[in-house]
Amino acid sequence: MERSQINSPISAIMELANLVSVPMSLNAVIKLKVLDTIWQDGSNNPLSAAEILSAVAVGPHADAENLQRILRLLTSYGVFNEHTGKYGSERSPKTDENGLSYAPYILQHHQDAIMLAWPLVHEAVLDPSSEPFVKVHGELPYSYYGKYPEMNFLMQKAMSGVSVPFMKAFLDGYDGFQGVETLVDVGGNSGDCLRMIMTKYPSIKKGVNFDLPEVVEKAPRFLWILVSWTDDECKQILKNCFDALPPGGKLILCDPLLPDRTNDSRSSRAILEADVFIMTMYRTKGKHRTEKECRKLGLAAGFHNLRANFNVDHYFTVLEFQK
Ligand SMILES: C[S@@+](CC[C@H](N)C(=O)[O-])C[C@H]1O[C@@H](n2cnc3c(N)ncnc32)[C@H](O)[C@@H]1O
Repeated sequence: MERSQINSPISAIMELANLVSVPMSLNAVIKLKVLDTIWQDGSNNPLSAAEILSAVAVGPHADAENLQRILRLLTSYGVFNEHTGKYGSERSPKTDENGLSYAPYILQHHQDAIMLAWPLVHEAVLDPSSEPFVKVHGELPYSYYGKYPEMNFLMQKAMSGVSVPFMKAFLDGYDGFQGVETLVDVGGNSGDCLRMIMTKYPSIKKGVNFDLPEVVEKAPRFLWILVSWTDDECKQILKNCFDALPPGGKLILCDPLLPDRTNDSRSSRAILEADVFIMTMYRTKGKHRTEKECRKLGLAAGFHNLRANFNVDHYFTVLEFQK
């Protein structure tokens, strides 16, 4: 076996020590429009680093060797595949016909305002009374984004890029909106999910996108939301929903749920990573929860009936509470 293929404990720790290179390289290829270039004809067309650079016309000083270093790293994570010096990718940069993609989510999570809070993760342990993001910026992310139109816009693009493909898959297999006449999307952001649901279910006569004023204002005209709030705040949100619902009304919660036991699968890691992100940026005591913990919060708000648990993809789980 080649030395480079040996997974020793030392290489494992060295991998972790430099892991930050991976998301930052992903960020770089998005900024350099590498995937869009490989897919410019609508299909996967592998190119060398030099060909990519000449196609994106980045100027005379761009360095193909350095781009290749980045592409090699991401190839080792399966983002690209390499054959005789050309890099391709099976992943189209766009996830739907309207040009949505996961790229804004990646850019959103690595913008300067977010990156500045990362060195303070340990302070969320030492003093959870203030979020690392708040220590750096003096306020929580949602009010901070609200002041900067470009951040607000990126947040909306990021949410739509992740939520729309999920919602498409969800609506294919879920019929819980049948007969619903009024639907409130709490934290509905761009309104894309609400629009998709209402398009599929014309019986819904009234749809309300309940979000912050600066978000709704920019929305082009469910709930992936509990993660950003503490247990007490979640109880209050759920209680408000419970009080607003008529008997028999439903609360449909779409959240990434923590596995009961820690494991090293990609889906578990994705959720555990996002959990630390929430702790650092949104709320030190906001968190991803297990199904049991969500059930408990629902019970505390008065929902005695957890009707179903739908596993639509490996990231989001849908819990349906009924009043
Ligand atoms: C993680 S995003 C979920 C977006 C959307 N549900 C989706 O799946 O695309 C959380 C949303 O909660 C909204 N939000 C934050 N604080 C809020 C508040 N106090 N009242 C209403 N919405 C709020 C944010 O603006 C954001 O759009």
